[in-house]
Amino acid sequence: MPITAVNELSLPPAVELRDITRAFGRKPVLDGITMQVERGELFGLLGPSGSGKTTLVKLITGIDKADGGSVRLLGETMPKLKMLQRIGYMAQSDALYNELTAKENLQFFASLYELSGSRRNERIQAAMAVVDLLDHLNKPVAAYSGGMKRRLSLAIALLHEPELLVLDEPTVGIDPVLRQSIWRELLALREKGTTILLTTHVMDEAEKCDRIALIREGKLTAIDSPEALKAKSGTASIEEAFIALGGGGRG
Ligand SMILES: Nc1ncnc2c1ncn2[C@@H]1O[C@H](COP(=O)(O)OP(=O)(O)OP(=O)(O)O)[C@@H](O)[C@H]1O
Repeated sequence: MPITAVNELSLPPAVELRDITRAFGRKPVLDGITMQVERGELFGLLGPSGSGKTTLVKLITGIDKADGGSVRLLGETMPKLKMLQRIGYMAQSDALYNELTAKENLQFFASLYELSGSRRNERIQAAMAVVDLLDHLNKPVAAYSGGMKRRLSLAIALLHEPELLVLDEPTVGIDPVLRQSIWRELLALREKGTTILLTTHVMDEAEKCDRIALIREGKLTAIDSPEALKAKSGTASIEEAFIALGGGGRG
């Protein structure tokens, strides 16, 4: 397991959340979230629609600010602009320039990440190969389908080979064949030491994670490896474990 090897180097954890709270108006959306993601982990955040996953991911990446508590990434207190270069973030709604081509979008993000010259071109080719969009590099994004936009957003998150990838529902709207190949790539990145935090509704994706946090109504109900969660709840599947451990209905 990569966690042990990396812990030996005693690097600070990839993600440290302490008592995070967030409310919109009077409605508490996150309520006392404390958790840690170790370096090199593939970590899944699993919860029903509206449970607070996207809100938490936005706080982690510094897009939004918590009302209370602290977020530290790779040892740095967030939000911090310079962390942009060390994190790859794929939001649930695509942040793309529709009037530009995919290549121009990638070039724009490459400049934010301070990638230039031959390395920039190499990375654009490599990231677009992962999401199988090389043939569509010079197409305007306006002509992309919804699934293609998701794939381009993932390519942008991978572009600068970040230490930490934060992916909000990365495979929604992506066909099963490509989903499998994206998962192969995520597992390969994990093997290389990249830390990956993703949100998902898909139970078989949750099974592939080293650890999963179950979230319901803004609270963590359980956090452990898929095997341990099943053992703890005496269930045969993550879906059943999720329900048994207070996760409610559909994940
Ligand atoms: N900017 C906002 N203003 C008001 N309410 C918000 C805002 N952002 C999120 N919420 C509310 O916070 C709750 C959690 O939303 P969030 O998007 O974090 O859930 P989620 O678990 O990511 O759901 P899904 O899986 O459907 O994306 C929801 O009730 C949502 O309506």
